[in-house]
Formats: sequence, C-alpha cells, structure tokens
Amino acid sequence: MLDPAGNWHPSMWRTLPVKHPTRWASRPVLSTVRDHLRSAPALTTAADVRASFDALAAVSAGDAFVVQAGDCAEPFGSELVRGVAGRDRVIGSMATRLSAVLDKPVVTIGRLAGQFAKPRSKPTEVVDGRELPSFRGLIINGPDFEERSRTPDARRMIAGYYNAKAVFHELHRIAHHNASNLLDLPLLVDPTGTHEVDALRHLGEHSSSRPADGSLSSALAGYGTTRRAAAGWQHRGLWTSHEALVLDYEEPLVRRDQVTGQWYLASTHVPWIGERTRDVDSAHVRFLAGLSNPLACKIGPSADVDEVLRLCAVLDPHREPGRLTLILRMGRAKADERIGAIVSAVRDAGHPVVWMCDPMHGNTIATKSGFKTRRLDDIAAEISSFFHHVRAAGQWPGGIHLEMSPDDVGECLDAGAGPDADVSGSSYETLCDPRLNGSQALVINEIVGDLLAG
Ligand SMILES: O=C[C@H](O)[C@H](O)COP(=O)(O)O
Ligand SMILES: C=C(OP(=O)(O)O)C(=O)O
Ligand SMILES: [Mn+2]
Repeated sequence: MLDPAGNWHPSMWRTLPVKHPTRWASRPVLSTVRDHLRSAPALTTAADVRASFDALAAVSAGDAFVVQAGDCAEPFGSELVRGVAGRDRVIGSMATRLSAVLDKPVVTIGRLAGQFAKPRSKPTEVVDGRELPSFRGLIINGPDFEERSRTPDARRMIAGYYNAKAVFHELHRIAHHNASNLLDLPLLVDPTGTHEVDALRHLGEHSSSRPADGSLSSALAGYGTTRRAAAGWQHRGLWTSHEALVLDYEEPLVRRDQVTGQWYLASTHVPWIGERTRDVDSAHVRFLAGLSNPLACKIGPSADVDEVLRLCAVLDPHREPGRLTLILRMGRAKADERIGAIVSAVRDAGHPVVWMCDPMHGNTIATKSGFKTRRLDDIAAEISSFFHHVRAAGQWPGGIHLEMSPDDVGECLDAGAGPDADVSGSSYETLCDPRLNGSQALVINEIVGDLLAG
C-alpha cells in the first residue's frame, strides 16, 4: 500500500477491496462529514498511544497480563457516559485481582470510545416478510426496524466522534479523581508516615515536571496498568480500543507526528482488525499497517497458518514487542485443534506478539426462543484450552478479551446451565452480542486467576 515513492498514506486503502463496506445514503454528506472529522481535534495523544504500546510490550515479554473488555456495540448519549465508571470499576477489579495472583502488573483496555460499528453475518434482516438492512452499530445506522433508521447515514460518524469525545472526557475525569485520591489518602490515613513519602513521590509525578498536554498518562502516572502500592495493587484507568471497521471514520482521524513523521490513528489507542475484515491484501489490513499504534487482529478458526504468518509480516514487519496482539477466538470446539499450530508458527517466525484469548465470539449460540447467547461453560473451556496450548508452545498466554457489561444484564448463561436454559427478554439489553454481566465477568476472572496461578 505504498505510492511510487514508497510512502504509505491514510487514503490509500481506497484502492483496495473493502470487506463489509458501508453504502452511505449520500456522497455529498459523506464528503462534508469527512472534512469535519479531518479538522476535528485528535481524541488521543501520541504520548498515550506510545504509552499503551510500551504497556503491551511488557505483556509480550511476559512481564504483565492484559484485560480487554467492554460492550459488543456501545450506545450513544448519557447511557454511554454514565457507563464508563462502571466499566472502569469492573475491569479494574478484575485486573487488581489478577495482579495479586501473578504479582505482575495488568494492562487494562476498554472496548470503549469508538466501539460503534458492527460487521454482521447477514447484510439484511427479515421481519414479518419485510426486509431491511441489518443494524450495523450506531455510527452507521439505527436499531429500529424502520427504513429511515436502518439507512446508513454518514452524519452518524459526527455523532460517533462527539460521543467518543465525551467518553475520553469521562476517562480524564476519572483519572484526575484517582490522582487526587492517591495523593490525599496516604497522608490522611497512615499513622507511621511511611506512605507520606509515597504520596510526595506521586505529587512529584503530577507536578509541573510532567507536561499537561492532554494525555491521560500525564494526568495519572502509570495510567492504563495496575501498580503496586503500599495498600496492594491499584488500578489506574483504561486505554481505549475498538474495531477499526468504518474506514470513512478512521481515515480522517489519522494524524502525523510533526517530530517523528509517524502516522497515528487518533480515534483510539489500540485499534483492532476483526475476523471478518482481516484479509491480508484488503483495505483494513493495509490501512492499519501504516499506523504507529499498537495493533490487534482477531484470528478465528478459518485462519490457516500461512495466512496468520502473512498478517504478521504486514502488521509487524520489524518484529517489535507490543506492536501486534493476536486475539484468538476459535470457539470451544475448535480451540484444541487450531491454537497450537498457529502459536508455534508465529513463534518460529520471530514475531513477539501478545497472545490474547477472546472466548466469546466463537461460542455464540441461539436459545430456543431465538436469543443470541453464550454459555459460561464454553467460555471457561476455551480459556483453559488457550492457556494449555499457548504454554505448550513455550509462549506467554498474555491476555483475555471479553464482552462485558457491569450491569445486571442476563445475556449469557451461567455455569452449569442445562441444555434448555434460556435468557429472559427483560434483562437482555445488548445492542448486538450477549455480554457477561459484572458477576459473570468476575467468575470468569477467577478461572483466569486459577490458570495463571497453576
Ligand atoms: O460482534 C461481532 C459481530 O458483529 C457479531 O457477532 C455478528 O453477529 P450476527 O451473527 O448476529 O450478525
Ligand atoms: C466483531 C467482533 O468480533 P470478531 O471480529 O472476532 O467476530 C467483536 O469483537 O465484536
Ligand atoms: Mn461482538
């Protein structure tokens, strides 16, 4: 994806085949939206993207673990912003628990601040004999089964940008709140005075020696990873990630670092390529390949070893720790058969990838009443196969990727649920795929903890 002078450019994906494209209703509106996004402020800073890269490099070296979790498809509006603190809290308690088990930091990443676009198995949906485009996520169309709502409207990308901006604002608010708590509490509660030194050190970290450049990492030292403190492991905020599916949204949010000349995707920290768009010569892979962000790519059961090696060569040509996370999502039935060969081949090719397990997307089933669901038993079994096969290849099982809501939703089936178990419509709230609720996420996290300890 280089021009004759050998340079990558953010718009070059347009010359390549695009999987799961969006047919926007109006080209002139699309063009106005793209101009708006191109001149809109970046949502992330290069400093934070580099900090998230370094954090993932520690995972690739086996010195940390990573928890990535959040909605399948984020909502817009007050529900979105109100939900950030809960996602931070649940992911944070998962991470601090795993840090205590491992005695290592845990990197925390939300599916957050841009997880608004969905590839779907079927382009259309039929209800009572009427056929309309499938719901593709709020940045593309609306969920209501009406022609107007289901028509892709490029103005939704503007709404997506400002919704993401509101989430970043909330992440900053939480970071500043945590920073002030970390400063104040030890001074107030420690009678021996030993933590005072800690607190003063933190004060130094937050004082004018760190530039207030709008970076999350300048708001809170050690942002996006757990840190050991006198009172135990503490969680410090979330990095953001989403599937970079709608390139009409992502491309105008690419920014060039004036100092280094590197291109950064400023819509997120860690963009990923989905299972349905990971063809090595396609637009999505070649677009992300030119960016300096840490990248992730889903790998499902249809991927053969050569395909994965070609992806690694394009996405991680310099074999750089932290650059590439491979998110295996095989499904319980295929995990044992598929994981070992892929991990060994990537190891032998010398790519220091982060190995992550998504035990959700290969385990989706339909209940008798037609709801999409996932069984905790299948999720646990796939995680356990992942640990076994990654370790058998001498590699570090570096992370877990979950679809999760902190709320009391009933979308996945509890451990031990029988063959006829169903979910109830009243607590089924997801916009797309079934999520673990907060307590189910903690159950799965204990299983991960046991595997890490074992
Ligand atoms: O989140 C992932 C996909 O968009 C989702 O699993 C597809 O679901 P579908 O099979 O209902 O289209
Ligand atoms: C679309 C998703 O997953 P996959 O690409 O693995 O199917 C997702 O993570 O929501
Ligand atoms: Mn999903």
